[in-house]
Amino acid sequence: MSALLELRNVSRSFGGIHAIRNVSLTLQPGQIVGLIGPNGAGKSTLVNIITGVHPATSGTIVHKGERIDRLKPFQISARGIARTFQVVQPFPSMTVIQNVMAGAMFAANIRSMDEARSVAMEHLTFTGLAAMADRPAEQLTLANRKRLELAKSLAMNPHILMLDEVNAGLNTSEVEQALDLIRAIAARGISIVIIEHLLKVVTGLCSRIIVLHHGELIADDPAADVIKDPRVIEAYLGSKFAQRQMVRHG
Ligand SMILES: Nc1ncnc2c1ncn2[C@@H]1O[C@H](COP(=O)(O)OP(=O)(O)OP(=O)(O)O)[C@@H](O)[C@H]1O
Repeated sequence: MSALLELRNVSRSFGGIHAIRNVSLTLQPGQIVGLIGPNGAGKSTLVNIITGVHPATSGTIVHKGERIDRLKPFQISARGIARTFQVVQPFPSMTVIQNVMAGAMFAANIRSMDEARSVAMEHLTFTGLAAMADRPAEQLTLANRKRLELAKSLAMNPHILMLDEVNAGLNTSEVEQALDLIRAIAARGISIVIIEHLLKVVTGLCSRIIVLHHGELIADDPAADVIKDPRVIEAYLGSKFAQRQMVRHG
């Protein structure tokens, strides 16, 4: 199967900081991929590189056979690569539906406000926010603001969706509901890359996990293998813990 997205030897520096070092990976259609790593490992930077926010210092990114690593963020999202942000950013004084309409208007085939409203309502229904359509976005709870971020991204009609810590700050039942929604999005054929700190969440959701450490890709394997990988255990918990685990598990 040919890759939907391919990164080849991608690096990004900020002054003397090598935030991403020589990362190569591919994304296939319909996958849910976890992107994990300790604080400062480079996860958000990798998403920022793919979405054009901080272009790569070197390396290439190929999407559906075409290079996209010199495109602007709006050109990349117009190609169907959308993302949510770690800190949710609705337009607070606009209503919930107006926020989603803004995303829908961005998609090329919307011709009128009525059409944008109707598309936005579909996404609000799908994300469970239809009853709140006419409320100001600032009145939403954190869990619903995160749903609004998803509705806004979906309105842009993506086939790749990158989620940056969509579960942070949510309680256990809110996380469960958010995971059901993410699975429903993937079931629509949208490939998902999810940055997530909770390993339990990633292993329950993702078939494949990519691990970054100090900007380097140290694992890109099925979830079951990644959680037993001594390099991953060491990156998270330190080398002494990793040695103890290896002795225990042989
Ligand atoms: N705009 C920037 N300017 C300077 N340095 C940056 C910038 N963005 C990221 N960095 C640095 O790049 C490195 C990787 O940061 P990044 O935010 O990508 O890590 P992360 O894995 O997403 O971390 P966290 O889990 O804490 O969100 C860090 O050392 C960070 O300080």
